[in-house]
Amino acid sequence: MVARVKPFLDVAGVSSGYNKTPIVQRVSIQVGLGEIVLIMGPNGAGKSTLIKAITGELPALEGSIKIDDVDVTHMGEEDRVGHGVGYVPQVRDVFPPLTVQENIEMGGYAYKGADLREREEEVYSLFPQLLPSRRRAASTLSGGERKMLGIARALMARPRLLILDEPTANLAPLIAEKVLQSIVTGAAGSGKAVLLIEQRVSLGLEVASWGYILTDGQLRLEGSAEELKAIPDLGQLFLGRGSLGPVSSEAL
Ligand SMILES: Nc1ncnc2c1ncn2[C@@H]1O[C@H](COP(=O)(O)OP(=O)(O)OP(=O)(O)O)[C@@H](O)[C@H]1O
Repeated sequence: MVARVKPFLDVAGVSSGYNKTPIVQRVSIQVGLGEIVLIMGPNGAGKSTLIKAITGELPALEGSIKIDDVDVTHMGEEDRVGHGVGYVPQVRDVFPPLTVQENIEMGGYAYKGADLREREEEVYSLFPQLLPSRRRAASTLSGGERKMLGIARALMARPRLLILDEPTANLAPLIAEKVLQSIVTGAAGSGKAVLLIEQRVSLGLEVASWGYILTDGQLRLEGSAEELKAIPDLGQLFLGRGSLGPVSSEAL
């Protein structure tokens, strides 16, 4: 059994949705510093909705969200950023007409001078493939480069919690692996808490230590990556083709 570390992000019994209609219902998840935690589930399960409740884009209709023991449930998005939340959305993660360098500077808009230069050096050393392209418009990058730029932008603020919504969507398998690896070295390796939605379950479970499965807005199963990998029909459950039934972590 994998030991969990003290939660840095603590989501307790949160319901959230659109126009006061709950899509996500009473979901509890935790992410500790240095952990990569995966959220899986079929299309429409509520994964993005849950993430939006954590970033503050959507209100929590019930339950609580704590970051580093601070209750942020009723804080706006900007204030949550101030508490260490970094977010890489699935789309609109970069400004396409701006150059790579301008995108990175925008991620560090709150910093100046030597501090800004130091942060830039840090993200370029993490994504050296962006350096030769720094004067090119983000719109001209490949899918993998663009996603790395999106992550680099978010890292400029040195978030302690990095939330990524399907960072490998539409990427070729080898590029997807590279993007996930950069998340491992750049984020979790430096002690951040990482919350990752990932469609490629087997790849995701290679980098994550813990996973949660959401179906129909509810948390159906959680366990260590090793435990989840050992479930023979996890792919079927994940794709929503199998009948899930009443599964709990005791079933693992
Ligand atoms: N802006 C919106 N207004 C109303 N309903 C929405 C909105 N966005 C999403 N939904 C609905 O909420 C439910 C959950 O959607 P969500 O995007 O959270 O699922 P998901 O698990 O992230 O799916 P996917 O893997 O396809 O991205 C879906 O039924 C979806 O149609």
